[in-house]
Amino acid sequence: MTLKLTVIGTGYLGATHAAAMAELGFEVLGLDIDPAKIETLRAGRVPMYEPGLDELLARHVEGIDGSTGRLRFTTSWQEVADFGDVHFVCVNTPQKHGEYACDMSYVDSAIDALAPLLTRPALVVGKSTVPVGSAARLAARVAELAPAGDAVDLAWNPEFLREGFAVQDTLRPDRIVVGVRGGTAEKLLREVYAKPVADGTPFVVADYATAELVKNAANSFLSTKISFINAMAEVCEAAGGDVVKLAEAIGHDDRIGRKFLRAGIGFGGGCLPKDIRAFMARAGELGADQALTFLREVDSINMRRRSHMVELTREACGGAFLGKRVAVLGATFKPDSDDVRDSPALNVAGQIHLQGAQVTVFDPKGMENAARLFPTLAYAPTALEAVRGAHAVLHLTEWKQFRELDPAELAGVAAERVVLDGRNTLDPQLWREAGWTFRAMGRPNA
Ligand SMILES: NC(=O)c1ccc[n+]([C@@H]2O[C@H](COP(=O)([O-])OP(=O)(O)OC[C@H]3O[C@@H](n4cnc5c(N)ncnc54)[C@H](O)[C@@H]3O)[C@@H](O)[C@H]2O)c1
Ligand SMILES: O=c1ccn([C@@H]2O[C@H](COP(=O)(O)OP(=O)(O)O[C@H]3O[C@H](CO)[C@@H](O)[C@H](O)[C@H]3O)[C@@H](O)[C@H]2O)c(=O)[nH]1
Repeated sequence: MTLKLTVIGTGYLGATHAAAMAELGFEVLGLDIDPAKIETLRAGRVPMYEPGLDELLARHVEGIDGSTGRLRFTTSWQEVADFGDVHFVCVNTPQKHGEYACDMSYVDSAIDALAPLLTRPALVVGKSTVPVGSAARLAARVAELAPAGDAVDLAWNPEFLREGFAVQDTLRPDRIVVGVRGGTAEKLLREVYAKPVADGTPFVVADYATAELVKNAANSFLSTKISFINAMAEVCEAAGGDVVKLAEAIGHDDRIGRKFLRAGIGFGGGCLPKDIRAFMARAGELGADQALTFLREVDSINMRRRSHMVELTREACGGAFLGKRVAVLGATFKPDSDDVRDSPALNVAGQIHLQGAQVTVFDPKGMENAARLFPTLAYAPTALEAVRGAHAVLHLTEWKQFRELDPAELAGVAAERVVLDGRNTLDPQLWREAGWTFRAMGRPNA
C-alpha cells in the first residue's frame, strides 16, 4: 500500500514539498494555520511566486479539471492525524526578536497540536531548519504526548532547496539527509524518496545531531563563501582591483569553484542570515561559541555591504540625500522569487529613504510583499517609471529583465545619469555608451 503523507506548514518550503510529493505519486494532505493560504492552495493557486509550482499544483490538487486529485489541503489537525503515515513538519523557524537565537515556538506548537492525536503508527519528520538538539527534545515530547506511544517515531530530514529553483531542487535534490534513531524511520524515508534515490541522489543516514548540523554547516559555508568574496571586493576597492575578474580567476581552481562568488550587496532572505545567527547562539549554549566566532565576521562583512551601498549612493547624490530622487531596481532578496524577508535591496532602499531621499522601487514580482513591509517607500509600475526624474539608479536584485533594460531609453527620463550596480550583473560598457556614469561594487575600474 502506498504511504500517505501530510505536510504541516504550507509556506515556501511546505507548499513545494507537498506538490512535489504528489508528483512522486503519493497521496498528500497539506495543513496550515493560515486559512487564507489553505483556501488559495485548494483553488490550485500558489500563495507566493515560485517558478513551476503553479503547474505542479494544477496537475495534482483535488477538484482541478484533469488533476490526479492526489493533493488536498485542510486546517483540521484531526484530519491530518487520521490520514497520514508520515507527517512532514515544514513550519517557520525565524530569528527571535532582539536575539540571535531561533524561535522554535511554531515547531513546538505544531508538535503539540499533532502528537496528542496520533493513535496509530506514524513517523513525524522535521524538515524545518532547527538548532542542534531539537530533534532529540521533540522526540521525547512526541513520546510523552502520542497515545500510540512507541509506535510513533520522529526523524529529521533537513531541506536544502533554493527559492526560485524549489521545484527542481525538491524533485532532484543534490542529496537527501535523514537523522534517525532506528531502522524503521530509515526504511519509511527510503520509501518516500525511492524515486530521486533511484535517479542517483545520494541518501545520507545520520544521527539526529549530525543531520541537524549538516543543514547549519551548509548554510554557514554558503554565507562564508559570499562574505569571503565581498571581503575581497572591499580590498579590490581600496587597491583598484576588479573583484569580478578575481572571482572568475580563483573559481577556475576546482577546489574553490565558481559558484557563490558573486560580490555585491550581500546575502539576505529568510534563511542564510537568521541561520548563521541561530547557529552561533546554539554553539554558545553548548559552550562551543569560539568555534563559530568567524560567523560573526561573516555577518558583519555582509551587513557592511548594505551600508557601503548607502554611502556610494550618497556620494552619487553629491554628498546629501535631501531633495534627491533615487530609483531602486529590485526589492526581493534574490531574483525569481517574491520573497522580501531580510532583503538587502529593501534594507538599502529603506536606509536611503530614512536619510531624506525620495525612493521609488520597482520589482517584477516582489511589489506587494515590499509595499506591505515598507509602506512609506514609493512604488512604480515599471523600471522606466521608477527611473523617471531620478538622480541615481540602484540595481539591487539581479533579475534577468534588468540586464535587458535599454540604458538609452532610461537615460531619456533620468534627472542624472548615474547608475550603481549592487549585483555586478549589468554590462558597464552598454550603460557608459548610453551616457551613464557607471559604478559597480568592488570594480573601481570596470
Ligand atoms: N524557504 C526556503 O527556501 C527554505 C529552504 C530550506 C529550509 N527552509 C526552512 O523551512 C522552514 C519553513 O520556511 P518557509 O520559508 O517555508 O517559511 P514560511 O513562513 O514561508 O512558511 C511557514 C508556514 O508554516 C505555517 N505555520 C506556522 N506555524 C504553524 C503551525 N503551528 N502549524 C501549522 N502551520 C504553521 C505558516 O502559516 C506558514 O504558512 C524554516 O525552518 C526554514 O528555515 C526554508
Ligand atoms: O554568489 C552569491 C550567491 C548568492 N548571493 C545572495 O545570497 C542570498 C541567498 O541566495 P540563495 O542561497 O541562492 O537563496 P536561498 O533560496 O535563501 O537558499 C539558501 O537558503 C536555503 C534555506 O536554508 C537553503 O535551503 C539553500 O540551500 C541556500 O542556498 C541572496 O540574497 C543572493 O542574492 C550573493 O550575494 N552572491
